[in-house]
Amino acid sequence: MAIVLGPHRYGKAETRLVHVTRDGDTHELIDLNVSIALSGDLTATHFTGDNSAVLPTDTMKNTVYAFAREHGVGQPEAFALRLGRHFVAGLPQIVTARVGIEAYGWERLGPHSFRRKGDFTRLCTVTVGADSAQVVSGLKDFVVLNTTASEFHGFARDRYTTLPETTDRILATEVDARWRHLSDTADWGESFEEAKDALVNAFVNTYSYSLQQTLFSMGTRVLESRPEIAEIRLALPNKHHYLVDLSPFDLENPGEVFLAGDRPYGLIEGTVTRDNPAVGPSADPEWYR
Ligand SMILES: O=c1[nH]c(=O)c2[nH]c(=O)[nH]c2[nH]1
Repeated sequence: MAIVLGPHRYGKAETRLVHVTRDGDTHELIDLNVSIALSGDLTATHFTGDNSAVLPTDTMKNTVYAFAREHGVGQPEAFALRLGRHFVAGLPQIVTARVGIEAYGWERLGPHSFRRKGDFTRLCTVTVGADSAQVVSGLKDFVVLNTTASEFHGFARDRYTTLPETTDRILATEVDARWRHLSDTADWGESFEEAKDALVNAFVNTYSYSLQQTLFSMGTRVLESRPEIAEIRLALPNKHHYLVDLSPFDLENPGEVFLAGDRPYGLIEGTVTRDNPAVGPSADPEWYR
């Protein structure tokens, strides 16, 4: 039986780039984590160690820093597209460049002073081919909670089911959302802010009978309000909050005192898409990772 090389790619992961714009006394700060993965005709190095087609990953790291200086950084999607196109255009052996960026927020404290924001991480993944580019934007680490307006009952049961039905519970999750754009041009900053607002709006305003229902509502709200977005994938861990039994202390607990569970947790995942063939399936089935 022959042994063959399966799918493969290589690149520099997690290049940390901090960029300061010094136009006058008020500085701007951008803080990114850039991961590059190239794929194409890379068999020789795997079979024989012939590295003639292998641009060093060290060079990729250098390119991130040099591009930041030569062209500035701007929106993460635009920076990722510039990098991806550079590698595909410049290296005949490379067919696809995938550039993933995590962007960390900093809140201004003064003209040259900032405080790191920890409420979410902005994401993008750009996949550049010879004459196409797919742009996925998103966010993760975004924790939201409703103290009421959440019920869970009427669920299927078997002999192992013990969960009590509830008509009032805390609903909390840590949103991981990735949305695929229809085109590789957009106002990336505005699109991100509006998509995030749509997610928040739906979470706040949906009276929920399941986290699954909330997921669909969040995805729907994004697609309804943002025509430039083709589809969205959401991963929503159910951050369970358990009402503490205070009866041993002769105390009632009318939904005031909770234990915040850590693990295990329910994990609700789903894609919300447009029922429109023109939108097409995702060119890269791995786009949400
Ligand atoms: O919103 C929920 N969906 C579930 O599928 C589920 N399962 C569970 O135990 N609690 C919940 N809550």
